[in-house]
Amino acid sequence: MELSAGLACRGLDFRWPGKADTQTAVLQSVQAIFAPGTINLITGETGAGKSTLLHLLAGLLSPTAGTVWADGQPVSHWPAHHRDRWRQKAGIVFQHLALIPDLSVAENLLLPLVPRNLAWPRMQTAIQQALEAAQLADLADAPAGTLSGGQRQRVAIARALVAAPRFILADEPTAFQDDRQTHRIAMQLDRAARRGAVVVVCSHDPRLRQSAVVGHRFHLAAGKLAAP
Ligand SMILES: Nc1ncnc2c1ncn2[C@@H]1O[C@H](COP(=O)(O)OP(=O)(O)OP(=O)(O)O)[C@@H](O)[C@H]1O
Repeated sequence: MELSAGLACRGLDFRWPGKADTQTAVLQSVQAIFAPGTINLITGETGAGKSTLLHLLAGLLSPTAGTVWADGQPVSHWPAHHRDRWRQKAGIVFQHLALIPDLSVAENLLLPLVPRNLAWPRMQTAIQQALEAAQLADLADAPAGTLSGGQRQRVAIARALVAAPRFILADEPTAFQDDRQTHRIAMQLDRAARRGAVVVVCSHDPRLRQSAVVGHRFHLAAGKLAAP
């Protein structure tokens, strides 16, 4: 299970602090392997624990028991500051988007590039390409907080992809999108997987469930992750 490449979890339990009994365990003995070059879709009813699992995979929460492995490293056992550094390899689309509303769209996209120490022209090229892929080039200078919900969600996706991260973790990335934009986002994720990224998406969206780009499907129910 300790994959030398990709993301994996073994025996993952999670319960929120203060909710000690097993009845309230959000995740129980979750086992999964998410290999490089694949799109992995996790479905589950509202409240099933999809966002919690994504936060555990991102190292933003610590499991009550079990381990998250990333490229063979037990990242969930690392201290928080090591996990923070590791997370620079991840592009995360949060359900609540977490954009900085007063910064422009382009400035939001600049943020994940800064730690990479790239030359300024390379950063500008990466931002321009991400804006075009998200059909946001006309809005580059607009404050992110002034955009529509669907536009802001596409900024969050562009920000997650702009630095070509090794791991892409996306929570309901198409919730506010029409069919055409949903298809474009599926294609963006597919391109990322084809360059070798590990992609994990949590979603209720039937359009993604039916998408041919999804390689592996999982369903989360009663704390257990299984093939649907
Ligand atoms: N900060 C928190 N403190 C305590 N309990 C929480 C917290 N966040 C979520 N929960 C609980 O954890 C459980 C799983 O929530 P989670 O958000 O992971 O589900 P989800 O499958 O992503 O739901 P949705 O599809 O509605 O986004 C729920 O019972 C929720 O009430």
